[in-house]
Amino acid sequence: MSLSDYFADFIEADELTVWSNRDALPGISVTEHAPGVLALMPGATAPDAEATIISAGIHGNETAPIELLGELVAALDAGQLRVGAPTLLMLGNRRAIMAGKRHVDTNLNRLFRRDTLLRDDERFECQRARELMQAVDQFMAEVSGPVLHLDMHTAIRDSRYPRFAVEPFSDTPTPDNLWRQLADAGIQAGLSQHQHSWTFSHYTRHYHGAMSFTLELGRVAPFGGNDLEPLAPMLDLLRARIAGATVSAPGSATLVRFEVTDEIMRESDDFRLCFAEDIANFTEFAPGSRLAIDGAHGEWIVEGTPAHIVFPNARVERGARALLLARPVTQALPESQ
Ligand SMILES: O=C(O)CCC(=O)N[C@@H](CCC(=O)O)C(=O)O
Ligand SMILES: [Zn+2]
Repeated sequence: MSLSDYFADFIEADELTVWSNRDALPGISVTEHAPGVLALMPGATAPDAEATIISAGIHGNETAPIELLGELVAALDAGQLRVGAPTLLMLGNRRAIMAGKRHVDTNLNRLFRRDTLLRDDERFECQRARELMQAVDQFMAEVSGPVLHLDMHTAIRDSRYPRFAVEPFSDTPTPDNLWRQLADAGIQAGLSQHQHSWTFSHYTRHYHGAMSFTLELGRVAPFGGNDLEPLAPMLDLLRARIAGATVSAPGSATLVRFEVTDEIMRESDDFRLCFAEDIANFTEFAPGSRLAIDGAHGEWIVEGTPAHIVFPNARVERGARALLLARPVTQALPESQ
């Protein structure tokens, strides 16, 4: 069976297919670490090769990243792309992808934590989060050196920056060089989280010290409805990482940096956002603007400096994040001598 058939079956077939073809790619060991998760381990790695985790479909209706992963495995099957670095290819939420929905029982991308909180929870996404965490743990035990995790998503709404990276909260900042590589790959903005968020990219960064990002690659669309053209530079980056090729010195592209300042949670059933449904991510609101009203909390008003809103969603579960507030990162002025 080819890699393409395996991943197609994972999201289309009634029964799960178990991977059994260790020799699918010449000279590469291909192992299933969980359903929908294949580790590609080259016998010999290029001198500067670094491992990469590429995940898609953590939210079932975000199809462009799944199509990108499809492009990669088709190129691998055809011998047009050779594996030169350890690579973990992951498809996330099988049932939600089949249903064309963000999730089935609950949001998978809030469940990547090791404490006991969700250990016995039998909801579909809780079980899947445990499988994905174990698969990552196994991969990380097999590789050495720096690891990059790109968890690919698409956003519910338009954005002033259609392609942006979310940097999980961490004490170790992302090196400038990596931000520049993302800019070269077409990422237009970077948003740094201000606290732990238990997303998949946070898991690999927090527990494994990987350089990890949630990538928002445009807007949600059904299979076949995505314009992959603006994602060509991202596909080039993914191909280079898999090949173990040295990613060329960053060019002149830059991205705009934002940091999260606040998070608005839905505290009660009586919750609403006070702006248009279709407003774009990163839209700016002046101090004094009313952003949300919650039956339990009351009003949220912008205070101090303007706030840029990201990921507004009034329909999240009670206790979940309904909105992020961000501000541009201002460069520190050089100290006067
Ligand atoms: O467009 C939206 O409102 C959600 C898009 C999405 O799924 N975003 C991720 C971001 C994860 C992070 O904060 O790193 C999510 O909400 O899980
Ligand atoms: Zn998503």
